[in-house]
Amino acid sequence: MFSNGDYWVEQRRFTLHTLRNLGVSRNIMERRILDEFHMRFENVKSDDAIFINEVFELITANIINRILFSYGFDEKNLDKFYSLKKRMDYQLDNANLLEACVPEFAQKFSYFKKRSEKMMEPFFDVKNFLQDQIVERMEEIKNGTHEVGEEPSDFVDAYLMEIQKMKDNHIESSFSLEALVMAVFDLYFAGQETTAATLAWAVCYFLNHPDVVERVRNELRDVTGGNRDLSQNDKLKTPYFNATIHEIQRLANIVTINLFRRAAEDVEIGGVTIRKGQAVTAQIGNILSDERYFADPDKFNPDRYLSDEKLENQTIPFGIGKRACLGESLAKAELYLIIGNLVQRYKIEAVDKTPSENPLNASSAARKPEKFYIRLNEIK
Ligand code: HEM
Repeated sequence: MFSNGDYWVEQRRFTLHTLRNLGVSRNIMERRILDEFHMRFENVKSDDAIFINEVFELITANIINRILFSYGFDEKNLDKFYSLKKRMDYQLDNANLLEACVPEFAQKFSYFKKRSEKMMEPFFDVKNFLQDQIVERMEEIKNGTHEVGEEPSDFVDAYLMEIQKMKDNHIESSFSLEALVMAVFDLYFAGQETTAATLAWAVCYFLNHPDVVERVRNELRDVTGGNRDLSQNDKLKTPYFNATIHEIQRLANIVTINLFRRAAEDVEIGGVTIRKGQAVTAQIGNILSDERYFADPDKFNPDRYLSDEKLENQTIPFGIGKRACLGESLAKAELYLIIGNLVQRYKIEAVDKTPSENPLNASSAARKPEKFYIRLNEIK
């Protein structure tokens, strides 16, 4: 996420290629997402109060962790997962534009130094947790308790094979143990909260707009007959649901501060000169709420996409271009399958009160909804 140049090119190419080989954007991943969905909701009773933010966090963490390490979190290691999650939340909730705008000379001031050290602590906790697992995997390979076949079963195996291949062929490359830890960190960190927060926003908007839920449910049940899972193969037959997902992502606008880039050369954009080496970012949030394209931008209105086909291309929650989100196809599959199957299968009710459509903390790095509980009633 924070690398540049040749290192970034080589690492990004390898990661995209490996995710594709591991089944992202194919049926294998759809099955995994649906298994995870069923595991969390199958045994839910109609009077259970479900802490939905936490359930989505666990689902998305398990999906990405299975891609990385071939295992999901269960009773044995849930405590570890939640304690790390709390640390990551601290970082996401407290990091804001201030971190990026402190000039170099001021970074030495005690206030900013302490603030930055505290902000970085969770990063090292998560990094150490992932590194320990990679070291454990290497020991297992060495002592024969873990076998790497010709087809690697997860990202870590694929990466370790690449390191070995480069070594055997005396090729100089950016593949190393340290780079593996960072690649795993990026996928683990970027792949969880983003999708979990979007899923929670989806349920929040649904509770505030029952008319939309009803229309989505009718469309989906017409397609599936209400007796099978919704599949990504159904996408062409679900225009209103597709529009609803665009609207959820547009209004949720979860990446408030896009990742910063360094200008490779002097350039003039819109009359402003950006010098080589300067940091630049595009505020996706401003684009997603631009009144010139989205009339009444604060209103949740999926119909806007049905009346104007161009709007879909204007909606860029994953960024755009060479550095666009690397997990876009995985995230889109998760949103379509989890939201769609939840709505077509269950009536959703808020426990106590309907959650607010305003974010928990408007200035934090990830724009999240408040925490809330729901009840699910299976539609027979
Ligand atoms: C709804 C879910 C998601 C949203 C809204 C989202 C959004 C974004 C955005 C806006 C960026 C920055 C793009 C830019 O700089 O132009 C980004 C980068 C990235 N995302 Fe996502 N993301 C999501 C899910 C995921 C998932 C599931 C993964 C992991 C599989 C992931 C991995 C990454 C990585 C590794 C980068 C850095 C790419 C690079 O620097 O080359 N994201 N994401």
